[in-house]
Amino acid sequence: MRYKKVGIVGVGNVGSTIAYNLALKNICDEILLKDLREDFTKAMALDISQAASSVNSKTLIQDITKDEEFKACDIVVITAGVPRKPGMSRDDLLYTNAKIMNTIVQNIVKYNEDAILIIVSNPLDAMVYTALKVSKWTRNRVIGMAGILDSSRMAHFIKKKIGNKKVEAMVLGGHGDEMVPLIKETKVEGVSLDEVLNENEINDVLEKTKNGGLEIVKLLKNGSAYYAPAQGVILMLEAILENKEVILPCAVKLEGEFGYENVVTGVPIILGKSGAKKIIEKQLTKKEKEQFSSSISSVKTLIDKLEENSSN
Ligand SMILES: NC(=O)c1ccc[n+]([C@@H]2O[C@H](COP(=O)([O-])OP(=O)(O)OC[C@H]3O[C@@H](n4cnc5c(N)ncnc54)[C@H](O)[C@@H]3O)[C@@H](O)[C@H]2O)c1
Ligand SMILES: O=C(O)C[C@H](O)C(=O)O
Repeated sequence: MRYKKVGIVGVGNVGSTIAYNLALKNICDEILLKDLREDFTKAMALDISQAASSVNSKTLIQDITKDEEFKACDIVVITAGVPRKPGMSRDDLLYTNAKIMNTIVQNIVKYNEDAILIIVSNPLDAMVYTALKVSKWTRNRVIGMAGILDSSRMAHFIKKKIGNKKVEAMVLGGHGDEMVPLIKETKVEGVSLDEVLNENEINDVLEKTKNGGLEIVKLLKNGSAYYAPAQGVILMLEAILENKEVILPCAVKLEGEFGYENVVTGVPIILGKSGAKKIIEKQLTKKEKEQFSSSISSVKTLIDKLEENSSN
């Protein structure tokens, strides 16, 4: 079996939770951790290594300080950046996190031309766009995590209404206030959501899903969610490391799909060892098409701001 290495840049709440869960899964040989906070990262590497030992995981966890070390990584996850605080939207993080993303991606591509980048930092779709632009890599290898998180939130709020049944939810579009939950594609024990819940109940689920991140930000007061986001990344890492070719909603650049191009948004993709193998063009209803279009416009506004800022 080939030696498999995963890098994580940004070892805060989300990054360290990804590292911990990945180490316990025993599905890669090495995890490299890099953060500006060097002692903290060293502590994380030790603590997670000791947890991995308790389950006899083969995964080695190392803290690193030089980007050169990313040279043999199959995948690099980027969670570095600032999380929002109460009163802020994800979009308020645009310029701060774009600057961080820019530097990190430049430094990775200096030493590694072949990895897959999984982007987590917010505002997510604009950060994927930034990583694509800086790396100049093909879109199948620069993918954002958000749709899995939004879908898992939707599933959670449905379960709160119907109890513990099998729920498969599907949320597309940008990771912002205008995300696009697909009602017909969301199934409870294989049955469409609109056959299980009434309109009022569905509207309540949708509202709570859209505000799922904000609800946690308000409660935490000094950061944002990390267990569910980390789990979203774990599903992507498993799909790539084990070439699962599963369908997951992820943020990728559109090149004509759904009628849009040169914009990043959440769409169902087949995810495997080469990254995003294929985009699945779901049929959207008239209302969903309108919502998707408005979500795309919001992401385009952020991309335009970044382009304008970089030309000044
Ligand atoms: N896509 C999603 O669904 C999703 C979900 C949760 C969080 N997020 C985003 O992920 C990011 C991280 O969230 P968090 O809760 O882990 O925040 P955090 O503050 O706990 O961790 C961020 C880490 O990034 C590090 N960092 C900053 N600049 C760096 C650089 N140049 N190089 C290396 N490390 C650097 C910080 O030192 C810190 O340890 C935020 O932007 C947040 O909004 C996105
Ligand atoms: O809400 C946030 O700012 C973090 C993340 O995007 C989330 O949805 O939990």
